[in-house]
Amino acid sequence: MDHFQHRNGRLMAEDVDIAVLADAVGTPFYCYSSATIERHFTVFRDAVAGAGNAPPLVAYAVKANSNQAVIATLARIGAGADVVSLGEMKRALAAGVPAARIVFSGVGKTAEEMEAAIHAGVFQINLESLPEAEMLSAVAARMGRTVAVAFRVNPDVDAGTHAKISTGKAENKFGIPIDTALEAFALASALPGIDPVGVALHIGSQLTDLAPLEQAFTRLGALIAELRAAGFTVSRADLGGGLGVPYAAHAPGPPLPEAYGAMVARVTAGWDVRLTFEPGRLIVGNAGVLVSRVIRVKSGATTDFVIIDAAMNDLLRPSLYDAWHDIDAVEAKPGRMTATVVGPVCETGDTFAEGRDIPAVEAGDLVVFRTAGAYGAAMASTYNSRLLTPEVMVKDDAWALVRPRGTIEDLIAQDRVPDWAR
Ligand SMILES: Cc1ncc(COP(=O)(O)O)c(C=O)c1O
Repeated sequence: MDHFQHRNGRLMAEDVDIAVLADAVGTPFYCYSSATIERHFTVFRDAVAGAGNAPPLVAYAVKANSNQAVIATLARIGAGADVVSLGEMKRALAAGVPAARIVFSGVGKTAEEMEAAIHAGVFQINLESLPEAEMLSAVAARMGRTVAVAFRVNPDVDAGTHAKISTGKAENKFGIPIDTALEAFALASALPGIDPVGVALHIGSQLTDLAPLEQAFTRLGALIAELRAAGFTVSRADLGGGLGVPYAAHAPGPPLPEAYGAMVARVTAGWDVRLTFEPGRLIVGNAGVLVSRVIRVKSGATTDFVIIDAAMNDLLRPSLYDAWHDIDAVEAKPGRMTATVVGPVCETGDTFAEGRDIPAVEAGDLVVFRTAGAYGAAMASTYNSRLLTPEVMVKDDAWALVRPRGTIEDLIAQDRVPDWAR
């Protein structure tokens, strides 16, 4: 359930008319609903509340949507943050997430990032290799500090999602092979500055089936037992994120958070650990739409093209993963058409939908891509010297421009031209 619904033929974001926003802000732009963000966080937190030996840490994966207003909305209602770079950590702290609720993940943390995370006092750093454990130990010892760490294990489970966002197969770069975890704990326990307190995993994103998750969690449970039998203390387990969201209204959606929570409670019963979760897409996916205006409709030799003012630089998912986003008209009119919906960028890959049945539109009409709140603005670029997509957030009948459109002059001024290039 989201808060972008037609009322009297006009698409509303909560109580704000999207056509009015488009006139005020210009297109394209992202529009987020704070009510949807809060609802999804609350639903997820409630769904997993009973699992583990203490209230779980729900650490929002900032990568999904790193706008300060989004993070602050979540921080205000108790969310933690899962961050994968110094930039994301600074964003989370600036938005009001306490360091004690921040998990620092990522396969390529630098010494600078480690030092900053330790300095901030994060809840946990998730390690993904033995060399990384050694580097963190050296950094922490030099600072005279000890930091809690979890080893992210690679359980070699096929998450059944798109290959580019599948992270739990043995051949993927993520985590340590699960059968080397005992060795990793032994090494980490002997090193100064790091305190191995737990295990972690994350097998992929946009998962539409609970079975691979259950299989991975079951392997993690066996590992916890094995580690304890070898004399190690395991007090935490981080189950990652990955639960999918519905992208197409006409197709059955992925399992709901309630089903996920019930599975987690069943599989983790008896683990006697505090759990962490790192949901990203689930929290913000359906909380955002990308609003765009039709520039013109053009008849090609084999298909009609609807050329809109949003492009692959604004929403990369269709180009990168052949991802589906439902397309809707902002002002409902009668009639439908079959069209290929494209942006102005000079690549054939700048295609949002091929031969899609969409509401009939003409030049000047507004369209939205639904379920664009996650990995939309966060993956935007200035390719073709297009400006970064502005972002708007609504709350009831109020709205705010939470990231203004820059200017091309600012973009030009960021570059430096040495004398010898003139
Ligand atoms: C380590 C880690 N945690 C959490 C997430 C968030 O995933 P999702 O947005 O699928 O919930 C990701 C991205 O897939 C990730 O790499």
